[in-house]
Amino acid sequence: MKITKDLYQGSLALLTDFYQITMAYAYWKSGKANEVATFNLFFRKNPFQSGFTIAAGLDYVIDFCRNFHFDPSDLKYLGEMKNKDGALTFEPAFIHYLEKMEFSCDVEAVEEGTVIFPHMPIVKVTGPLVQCQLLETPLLNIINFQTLIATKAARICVAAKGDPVLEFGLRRAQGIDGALAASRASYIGGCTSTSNVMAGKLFGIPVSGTHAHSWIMSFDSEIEAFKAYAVAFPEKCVFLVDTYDTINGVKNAIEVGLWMREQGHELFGIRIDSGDLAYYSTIARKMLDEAGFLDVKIVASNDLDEHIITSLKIQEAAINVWGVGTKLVTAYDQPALGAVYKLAAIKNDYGVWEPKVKVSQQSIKINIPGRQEVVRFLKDGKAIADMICLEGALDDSKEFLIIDPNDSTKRKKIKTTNLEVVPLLKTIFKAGKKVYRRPSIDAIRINAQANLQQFDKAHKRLVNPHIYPVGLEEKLFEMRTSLVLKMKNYEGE
Ligand SMILES: Nc1ncnc2c1ncn2[C@@H]1O[C@H](COP(=O)(O)OP(=O)(O)OP(=O)(O)O)[C@@H](O)[C@H]1O
Ligand SMILES: O=P(O)(O)OC[C@H]1O[C@H](OP(=O)(O)OP(=O)(O)O)[C@H](O)[C@@H]1O
Ligand SMILES: O=C(O)c1cccnc1
Repeated sequence: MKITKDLYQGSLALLTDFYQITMAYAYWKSGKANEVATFNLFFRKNPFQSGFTIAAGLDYVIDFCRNFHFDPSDLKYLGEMKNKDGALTFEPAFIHYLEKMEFSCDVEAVEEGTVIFPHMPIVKVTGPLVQCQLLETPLLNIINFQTLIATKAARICVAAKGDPVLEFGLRRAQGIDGALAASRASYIGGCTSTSNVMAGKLFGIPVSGTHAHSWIMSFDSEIEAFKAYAVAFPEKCVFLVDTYDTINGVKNAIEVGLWMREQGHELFGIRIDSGDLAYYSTIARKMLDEAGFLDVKIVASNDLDEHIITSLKIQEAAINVWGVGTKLVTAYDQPALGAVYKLAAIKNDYGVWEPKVKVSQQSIKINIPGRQEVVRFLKDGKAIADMICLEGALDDSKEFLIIDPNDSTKRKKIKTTNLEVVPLLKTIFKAGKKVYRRPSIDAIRINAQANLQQFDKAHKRLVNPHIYPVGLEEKLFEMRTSLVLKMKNYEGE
C-alpha cells in the first residue's frame, strides 16, 4: 500500500523541520555525516491517563523510508535558499550529496497493534548520522498521531465492552491526512468500520453508515423518508429517529419496519443522535421489542467518548452500536502523544558503541542510553512485566532485576524459567532493504486485540489504572546512572 505515494506526488523528504536539514549540512561539513548512530523513538507517558498504549503508524514509516529521497524540485528549493546576506545557505556540493543519498539504515520497530509503554524504544534507527537525523521529524509525526488515535479507539472499545464502534470522524478531523490516518488507527485500535470512504478504499477498512437528518427533512413526512430509504437499502437499513420527535420517530420506524417485513425484509436498526441517550434508548428498546423487533439494533451517536459510553453502560442504556466521531479522531482530551526521538549511541573510531545521554533537571526527561532491546515476560499467556535491556543481555542470564527508570526503589526480580520471553522489536529494514513482511490491516487489528487480552483488566480500566511494570535491566540502569553523573560533573554541576 503506497499511501504516501497516492497522497503526495514525489518525495516527502522536505516534510521535516528546517533544523534537521541545517544539522544535516553541519554534520556533512564537519565530516560527521557518515558516523554510525542509533536513535530511539519512545514516549514518556501513556496518553489519556491510560494504563496502556497501542502502537500504530509503522506501515506509513515503512513507506516513508522506502520512498526517502530528494526530488529534483526539492534539491532546487534547497539549492536556491539564501541567507540574509544573499549567500547560498547550502553549498552546491551538499545539495549533490543529498541528491545521491540513498536510505541505508537498519530499522527495528514494535509491530503495529502491540501494547506498548513509556520509555521503551518503539522504533530504533541505526545508520549514518545524517540519515538518522533527517528521519526524526517525519517518524515522530507519523507514530505520534496514529499511536494516539489507536489508543483512544482501544479505550472507547474497552468502554463499549464488545459492542461495535463505528468511526464517524471525517467531518471533524484535523484535515484530510489527519482524517485518513485517524480512520486507519481507529480500525487498528478496535473500531468496526469507518464512515470515511477514501480510508475504506486506501486501507481496506470496512465502511458503513446510516443517513443524516437532511434525508428526512427533504421529504414531507418522516414515514415517507423511511420508506424511500428502505426501498433503496432493504438490507442493513438504519433509520435516524430524532429529527423531529424521538418517540414518534421510533413509532414511525416500527410502522415502516412492519411494512418492510411484509415485503420480506427486516429493519436492521435505528439511530438516536440527541437528547438523553439512556432514556430514549430504553424507551425505544421497549417499543421495538413489544412490536416484535427484538433484533433491531439501537445505534447511538452525539459527542460520545469512552467516559460517556461508560456512563451510558452504567445507566443500562439499551444501545448496541456506538457511532463515535469528533472525540475519537481529535484524540479528545489529549491532542498529542509526545513521543520523542533521541540519540542513544554512536560508534566510535574503534567500532565500539558509545552510549549517549541527555541530562535533564526532570528525571523523566533523561533518555535511556545505549543499544537496547525490549522483552515482554508472559506467564501462562499473561504479561507480567517488560524489560528494557542492553543488546545481548538475554544471552547472558536467566535471572534479571528490573528497576523503574524513574524510581529506583521500585524493583522486580524476574526468573525466566517457566516464562515466555517475547522480544518486541522486529527487524524492519536491514541496510536500507526492507526485510519485514507487512501484515494486513486486519491482522494488525487482531494483533491489537490479542495483545490486549494478555493484560490484566486492572491495567485496562479507564480511570486510575494499575501501572504495568516496565523496568530497566540492572546493568542498563547502572550504566545510565553513572553516565548521567559523569555528564553532570563534566558540565560542572
Ligand atoms: N444519559 C446520558 N448520560 C450521559 N451523557 C449523555 C446521556 N445522554 C446524552 N449524553 C451526552 O450528553 C452530551 C450532550 O447531550 P445533549 O442532550 O446536550 O445533546 P443535544 O443537545 O440533545 O444534542 P444536539 O445538540 O446534537 O441536538 C453528549 O455528549 C451526549 O453524548
Ligand atoms: O458527535 P460525533 O462523535 O462527532 O459523531 C458524528 C456526528 O456527526 C453527525 O452530526 P452532524 O454533523 O449532523 O452535527 P450535529 O449532530 O452536531 O448537529 C452525527 O449525527 C453525529 O452526531
Ligand atoms: O453514517 C452515519 O450515521 C454518520 C456518518 C458520519 C457522521 N455522522 C453519522
